[in-house]
Amino acid sequence: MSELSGKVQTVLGVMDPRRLGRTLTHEHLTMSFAFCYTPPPPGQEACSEMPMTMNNLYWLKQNPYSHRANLLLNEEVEAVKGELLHFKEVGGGTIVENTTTGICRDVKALRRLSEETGVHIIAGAGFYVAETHSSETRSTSVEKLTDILVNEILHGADGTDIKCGVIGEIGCSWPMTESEQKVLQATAEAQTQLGCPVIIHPGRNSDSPFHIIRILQEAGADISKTVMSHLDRTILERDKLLEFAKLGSYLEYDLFGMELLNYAFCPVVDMPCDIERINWVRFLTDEGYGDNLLMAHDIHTKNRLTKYGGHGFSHILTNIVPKMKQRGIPQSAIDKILVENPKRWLTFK
Ligand SMILES: CCC(=O)NCCS(=O)(=O)O
Repeated sequence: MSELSGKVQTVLGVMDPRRLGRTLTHEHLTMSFAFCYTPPPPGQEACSEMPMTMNNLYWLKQNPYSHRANLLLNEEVEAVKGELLHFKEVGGGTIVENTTTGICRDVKALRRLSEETGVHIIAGAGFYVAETHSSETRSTSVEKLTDILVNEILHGADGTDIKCGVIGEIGCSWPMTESEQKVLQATAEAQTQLGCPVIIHPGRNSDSPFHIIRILQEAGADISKTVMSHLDRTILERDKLLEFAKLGSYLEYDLFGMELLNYAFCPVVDMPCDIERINWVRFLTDEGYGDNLLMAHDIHTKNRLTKYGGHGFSHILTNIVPKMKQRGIPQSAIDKILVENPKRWLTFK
């Protein structure tokens, strides 16, 4: 049992889990997604450099990864601060900040944001997808990777004394790389030592979440303290989703607010709209998985901030929750998703 047992760990220190309140379990407050730049559709090349003005907002919404400046959320810390103050005003309590090594984690900015807004922020330990792994990370042993993860939780991340409170989002591609597999094995080992929460970014294939859970299980992980993110773009068949749900992880619908005609990273996938996400949440609730569900926006580009005409960090509380109620999802089920399940997940064993 670790010294953190029964507690949660925010960027300001150890805390009683009852103070978390309504929690978004998968967000980014400052990060860079520059490595994911995707050229615009043919004939629209000039759009990738255009200013982010009113006339261009719809194009940005449809092509978020084809505009270089849009990928630099780390340039908007002041705008994010305003959003967090609003999130608190509308009843928000905590944000789990999933930025890991490889996409410009900035734990000092997270601590400042928490101090200045009163929103509890929990930082993520570990590594994003292999494309962002350094050559050093790729050649590091599972044992050494485990030490890095444990150190980020017990002592602090990126040379600071600011400690992470979850492992993840741990990035996995499809097919998975050797380096990603080692990070997953290290995640399982660190989780065994610390009893900490884990959150995973699966590859863009419906077999990826199953493959990840198998690797984690074989390495001794506690699947009941593990979140599978981005199910909205990953498993789009009911039977397969139920098969996955049986494995016992948390099931996260975390792309609320993202409505796209063309999903550039995986064009065969039709990205669901928010109403469809609500229907998936309702389906899983009706099937008995209400204790496993989590919801978030996974904001990772500028255009999703209200400063750029986006939905912002308060979208779920302000717009989605009322719609869920209108569609017959009871308040008790919503409280589980936004309060009880995050609290159980984030509390160290
Ligand atoms: C770093 C943010 C992130 O990974 N978001 C997920 C995007 S997607 O894979 O669902 O397109």
